[in-house]
Order: sequence, then C-alpha cells, then structure tokens
Amino acid sequence: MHSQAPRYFALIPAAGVGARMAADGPKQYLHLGGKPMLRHTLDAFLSSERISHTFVVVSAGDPQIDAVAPGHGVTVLRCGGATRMESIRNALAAMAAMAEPVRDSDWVLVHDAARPGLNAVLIDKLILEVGVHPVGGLLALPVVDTVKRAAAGALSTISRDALWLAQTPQMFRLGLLREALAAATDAAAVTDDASAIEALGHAPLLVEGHPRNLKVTLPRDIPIAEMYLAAP
Ligand SMILES: Nc1ccn([C@@H]2O[C@H](COP(=O)(O)OP(=O)(O)OP(=O)(O)O)[C@@H](O)[C@H]2O)c(=O)n1
Ligand SMILES: C[C@](O)(CO)[C@H](O)COP(=O)(O)O
Repeated sequence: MHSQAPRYFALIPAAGVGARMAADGPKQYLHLGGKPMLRHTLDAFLSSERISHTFVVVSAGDPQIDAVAPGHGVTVLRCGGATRMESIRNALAAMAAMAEPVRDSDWVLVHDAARPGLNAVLIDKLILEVGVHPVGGLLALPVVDTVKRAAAGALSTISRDALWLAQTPQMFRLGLLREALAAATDAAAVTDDASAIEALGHAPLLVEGHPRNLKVTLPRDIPIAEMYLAAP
C-alpha cells in the first residue's frame, strides 16, 4: 500500500539522433511554432500543476540542451544511452540517486521529446484515469484504418479490433519501471516502456490520447505538428 500522497515526475528521453528525420542535427532541437521541439514538450509538463518536477535525459555531449532547458522545474541528466530504453534506464537510476531522490512509489511519466503536441489536458487525463491503477497506463489511439500486413510478397488484412497505437506519456511507479527495464534482455526490442511492463505479466491501462500528440519522426510530420502547435 502506498501511504504517502502520490507524486508525479516527468522524464523526457531526448538523447536520440533523429536519423529518420535526416535533418542537420537531432530533431528534438528543430524549431516548430517558433521554438525548439523539446521546449514545447518541457513547457507542457511545466504547465501542469500535477507534475512535481521534470527530468530530461540527453546524450553526454549534447551542446544544445543548456540553451533550451528553462532555469526552473527541469533537471538535465547527461546519461543518454544507445537506445531509448537505455536512456530511460540510465535516467531512472540517476533520479533514484538524487540528493532528494525520486521514490520507488512515485509515478514517472515517460514522454518522448519528439511528441511536442502534448498539453496539460492530456497529462491530467492520463493521471486522473490511471488514478491508483496497480500497474500504470499510457496514452494510445484506437486504430481506425484497415490494417494490412505485407510479408514475403503476400498481402493480408489484420482485424483492427482491439488494436491501439501507443503514444506517450507512459506512466508507471519508478520501482516497477526500473524492475521491468532491468529484466529486459533486448534493449532494441523494448520500443516502449509498457512493453517491458507487459513482459512481467502486467496489463497497463490504455487511456485514449489525441492525434495532436503525434511523434515527429519523418519530415512529413513537421507541418502536421506545427498545425497542432498553432492551436494549443
Ligand atoms: N538512444 C535514444 C534514442 C531515442 N531517444 C528518444 O526517444 C524518443 C523517441 O525516439 P525516436 O522518435 O525514435 O527518436 P530518434 O531515435 O532520435 O529517431 P530515429 O529513430 O529516427 O533516429 C525521442 O525523443 C528520442 O530523443 C533517446 O532518448 N535515446
Ligand atoms: C514510445 C513510442 O513513442 C510509443 O509509440 C515509440 O515506441 C517510440 O518508437 P521510436 O522508434 O523510438 O520512435
């Protein structure tokens, strides 16, 4: 039983290189709507009264973060890893080792720097709908298109029933998330935090998100993200 009042922390993995974006530098620093993508994401958490503090994990030699991270409410962790999962695993260990540590019972909302369309409404919706769920949960969107599988020259249709597209934040208590990531043997296969939790036999709660919370992955995503950022 968790007797202390719940605390909510944000952790933003921002140590990627943005290979699929093929920009001049890491996509999290591309300017969208007048400011770097990462700053939109940081500001979303700073705008939520429920978030106690925000951590952002970047690569050790990141030369841009100091100009982007605000001087308050955010701690930069320079321990990014070779994969998204390793960046998060390193960051969680650093958070737990802080002078004022994040506790095993505290909630951590892991959110991609590459999803700048997040806002306080979606953050609060996730927190309120997960509530005291024994595992945790994540924002996701139900699949609304017909799904095809193309393999070995064959094309087949997969039922869209019960299919969801995972977004972030994905929120879990620090202790459970650290346990799940420690147990994961193939970091590259753990493309989201929930999959590591599922591998322990748990079923995180799905909370309907919003298309504005898209992951900016390819150049074609830029104008879509800017459209949503123009309408906060
Ligand atoms: N080693 C890594 C890889 C990714 N990320 C972060 O995880 C989020 C989602 O990953 P993705 O969209 O794949 O970003 P990149 O890995 O930068 O993109 P790509 O796969 O195209 O290189 C991003 O905010 C990215 O910065 C991270 O912190 N550490
Ligand atoms: C975590 C995630 O955004 C959920 O959809 C997605 O798995 C990240 O994948 P990426 O290849 O690291 O962008």
